[in-house]
Amino acid sequence: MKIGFIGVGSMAQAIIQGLLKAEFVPAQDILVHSAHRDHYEKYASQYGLTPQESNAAVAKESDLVVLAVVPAIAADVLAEIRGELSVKKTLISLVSGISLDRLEELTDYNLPILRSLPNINSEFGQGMTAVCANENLKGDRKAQAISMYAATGNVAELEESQFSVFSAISGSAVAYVDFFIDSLSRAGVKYGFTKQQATQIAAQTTLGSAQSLMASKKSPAEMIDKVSSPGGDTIAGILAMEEAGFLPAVIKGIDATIAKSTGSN
Ligand SMILES: NC(=O)C1=CN([C@@H]2O[C@H](COP(=O)(O)OP(=O)(O)OC[C@H]3O[C@@H](n4cnc5c(N)ncnc54)[C@H](OP(=O)(O)O)[C@@H]3O)[C@@H](O)[C@H]2O)C=CC1
Ligand SMILES: O=C(O)[C@@H]1CCC=N1
Repeated sequence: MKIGFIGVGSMAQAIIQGLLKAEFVPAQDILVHSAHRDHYEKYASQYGLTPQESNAAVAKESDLVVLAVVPAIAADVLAEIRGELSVKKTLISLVSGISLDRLEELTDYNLPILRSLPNINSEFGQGMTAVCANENLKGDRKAQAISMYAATGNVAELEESQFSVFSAISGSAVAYVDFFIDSLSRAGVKYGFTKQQATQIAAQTTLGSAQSLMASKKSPAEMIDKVSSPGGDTIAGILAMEEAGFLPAVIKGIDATIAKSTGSN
């Protein structure tokens, strides 16, 4: 099976690296093209991938055609590759905010299409990807397309109507969690840790907390209660964070993310 990537930016690279680590397909069966020849050729040669001269060539030579460009240019790129897409190929879009209806409108109504929303944790097999197939993608073909993402982490099949919220609390939230880790780390620096030490401590704590939460099957609130000793330090910190507007700040950030991805701001 050949997997072609149109665009080799942050998200495509994370998936490609995840696929290579999982040995999902041989490196040469991953085809790439992007805007800048020096970029995609260098990247392909670094990892043994197969560069292609054009977006249309990627579409022509691939079984799975992954559209990994920013939303603003997706329509132009689909116009370029439209002639090479057929019912024998699966188009996988990971472009935020572009619906299956719109993808069908920009291509052909009989094409098998998987709309997806991954996150960059795919690079280390820890991805969280939402997928939704159109009516033309079924059975083994659908399983094949989803298996690409399953090789790089968890997959959830969702209604399209859930995508913008999913994107905010997963795709974008990778950055928000890192923002939190960086905030903890800066607090450590304030009190004398080096940035490197503090970041290591904060990142390991975040990782451990997520793993413990999932392993225990408890709610986050229950975990907070376990850490908060009666009359202790943690509850004092939680209350101060709440006073400073921690929860409303997070919800406001998610609201803004959803508004941007749905074009409602
Ligand atoms: N970053 C993330 O965490 C996530 C991103 N996404 C989605 O992924 C998509 C890409 O985002 P991201 O990877 O962050 O963006 P980047 O800017 O990192 O990558 C965009 C890629 O598109 C390429 N490109 C630009 N113009 C063309 C063209 N005409 N033909 C072919 N390739 C072209 C660029 O080429 P070159 O490198 O040569 O300049 C680059 O490789 C977006 O639609 C976004 O919504 C979805 C979930 C998470
Ligand atoms: O910032 C963005 O637009 C993309 C979508 C989800 C994560 N990154």
